Amino acid sequence: MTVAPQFAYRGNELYAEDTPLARLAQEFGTPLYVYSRQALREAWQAYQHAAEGRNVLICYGMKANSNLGILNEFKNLGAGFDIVSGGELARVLAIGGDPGKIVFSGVGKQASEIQAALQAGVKCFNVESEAELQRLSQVAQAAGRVAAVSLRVNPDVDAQTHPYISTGLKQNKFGIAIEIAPRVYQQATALPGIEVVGVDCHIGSQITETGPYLDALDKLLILIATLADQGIHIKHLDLGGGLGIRYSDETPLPPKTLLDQVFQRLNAQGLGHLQLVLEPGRSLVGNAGVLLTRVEYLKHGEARNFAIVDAAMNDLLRPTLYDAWHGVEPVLRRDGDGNTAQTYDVVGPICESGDWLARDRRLALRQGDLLAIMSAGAYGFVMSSQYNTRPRAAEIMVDGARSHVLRPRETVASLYAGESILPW
Ligand SMILES: Cc1ncc(COP(=O)(O)O)c(C=O)c1O
Ligand SMILES: N[C@@H](CCCC[NH3+])C(=O)O
Repeated sequence: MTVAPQFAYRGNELYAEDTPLARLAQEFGTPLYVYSRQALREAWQAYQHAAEGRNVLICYGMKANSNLGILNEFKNLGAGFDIVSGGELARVLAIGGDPGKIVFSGVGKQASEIQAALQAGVKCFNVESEAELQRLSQVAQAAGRVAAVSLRVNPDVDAQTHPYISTGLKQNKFGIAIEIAPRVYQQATALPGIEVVGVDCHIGSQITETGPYLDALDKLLILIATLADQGIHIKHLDLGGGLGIRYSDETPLPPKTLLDQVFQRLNAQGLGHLQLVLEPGRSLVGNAGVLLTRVEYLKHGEARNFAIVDAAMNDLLRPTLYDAWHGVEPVLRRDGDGNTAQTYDVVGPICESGDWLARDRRLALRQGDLLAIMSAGAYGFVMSSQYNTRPRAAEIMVDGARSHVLRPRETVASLYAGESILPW
């Protein structure tokens, strides 16, 4: 059993939907990112089901996977987008996404990025500091435009997740401390070129409990009431992204469970009219992708056994960056061929001891075998690099028995194209 139904064994062979992964590896080479269109749709449907009959806008947190082919699927399903850079804005515009459904988050928005977003007509800027608010006002005024604004409030709640991906604590760089938010909102209403439209927070990622969300919501509801007393009436509440997925044995929180509880609280406060914005990333794409890799060498030692594969930390950074656990499945199971399982560290060819993808896995392996690194659809390719002059992997989308190259493998020559040597 794998964690995603679209990546399942038929006999001893692992498929993506109706497509054998071994065939894709043969056709496109490895390392290779493979996404399932059906898995994207099912993840989306869980949000749609939760939103039914409610005023909810789902803005895909596209930092999780920003390939145009993925964005286009979500656009067609009706998604808006949560962006964090001018680059991400350009991607959404490139696929004809509706700027009126874009929220712009991020602590370090540059003036040029703000200008581009104003020009495009984004729905809202999620402002993360007083200094940013000042800059936004200046840039909007100069452009003769009005910037719709939510303050991203830091509610100081513990998201009970990995410290590196927790964002809603006082010590994190994100957002404006909730204690000073009423004053900053007052300031915002007085600034030219600014229109206050919402309240925003995002407390962290890979969250599997409702508790942290509801703790944050309770604090935001007090803030919204305080703002109303000040004569500031917002139109939308953005609770960010953060819903977790199953990597191994986690029990993910269904979007409906969360939204039922959120709307119960909103209705109880007479705030059922507010639009709810969500910015899910990982939960829409994480289990819709795998990273295919081939075993180059097996190295059996006294202390450890290593399966040296052709994917590396430059392709999938999460294990070494967060100590993250990803499932590793053989693409062809070798049941009963006499090759017994041993415990391996699955490592890449990069010159770093931190270059590992999985540790202590029982696998029956031979040189040349294919492995699928599971749950790699989110924060996989997007966090990849070209370290050691390794071309970045190709990305493929599977739709039933069909497959399409969303991004070809980079060539070595393209990695140094544009570099130059001193002419003297
Ligand atoms: C502001 C903001 N919104 C949305 C997301 C998406 O989060 P996730 O992938 O956990 O759903 C992130 C990343 O954590 C974020 O920083
Ligand atoms: N990149 C992280 C999550 C950070 C989310 C971005 N705010 C991960 O791979 O889990």
